[in-house]
Amino acid sequence: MTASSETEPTVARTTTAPAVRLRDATLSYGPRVLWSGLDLDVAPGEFLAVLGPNGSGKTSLLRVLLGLQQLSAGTIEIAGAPAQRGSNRIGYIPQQRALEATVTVRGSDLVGLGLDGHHWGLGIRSRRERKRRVAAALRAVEATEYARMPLGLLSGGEQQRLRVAQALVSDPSVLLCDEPLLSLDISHQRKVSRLIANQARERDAAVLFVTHEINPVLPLVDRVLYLVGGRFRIGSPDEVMNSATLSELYRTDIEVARVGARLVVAGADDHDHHVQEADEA
Ligand SMILES: Nc1ncnc2c1ncn2[C@@H]1O[C@H](COP(=O)(O)OP(=O)(O)OP(=O)(O)O)[C@@H](O)[C@H]1O
Repeated sequence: MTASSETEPTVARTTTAPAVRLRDATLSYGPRVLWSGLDLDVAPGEFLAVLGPNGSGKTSLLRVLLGLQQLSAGTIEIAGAPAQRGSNRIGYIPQQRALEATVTVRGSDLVGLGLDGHHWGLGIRSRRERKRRVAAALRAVEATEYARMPLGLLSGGEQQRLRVAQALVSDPSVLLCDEPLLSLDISHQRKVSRLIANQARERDAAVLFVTHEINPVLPLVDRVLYLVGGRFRIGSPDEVMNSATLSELYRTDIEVARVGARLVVAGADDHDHHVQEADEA
């Protein structure tokens, strides 16, 4: 499988150095090439949606950015430096996993872990600042009320809001989100989407947002990276989310229509999930 030869190195939105830069990047597992020849710059303040069917390598891309997975070829830089594990510049909302009911860690402690690795010092002022930041992050996701409860007793959506708070508490300059809206009700989908977008718009973070459902975030998206079967396209939502481009990527007929502010995509079995909850934007 090969990457699309039509994909150009992408141009950063501003003249600032990119927050994330991949050059001629390839990721393979044994003989299986997930993607290759990937050139991507994500600028500070940019919101990039990463789309594609199951197994196309979206989560693997985030793992490369987190320094958890080595590229098979090519280079990667985060703010001009190689990707490395445990970077406190990066906030990460992992794909949701249900926690055992026996997990006794409290929500506020989970959010506080997002500050580990930051040099606060040991004094009382540092402890106060840490507490203040955790409290603010908990308020932002409306989790204050249940922050002292054991995680295992919380609902999936409540746990997810705490993961979002943990990713945001350190004010990251790169925010990696792996299907962060899963299991959130519509009202919290909107609030969490807005918090993530604010981290880009107001704090100049580069956001990479993996999702199967673009409609809830469509108004927030600057560009789309669409991965299918080793091929990919990068561009504005209009450039990528159209019948010609998706038909070429999927190598079968795909129809994309705009219905009001929503995108409706039809034609590939594995594709229909992109339009679920289409009225939630
Ligand atoms: N360490 C590994 N060794 C071998 N294969 C792997 C490894 N990690 C992931 N894979 C495979 O690579 C493929 C891409 O996985 P990845 O989780 O990146 O896909 P995805 O696009 O995020 O999928 P989904 O939409 O289902 O979450 C999968 O088929 C997966 O089984």
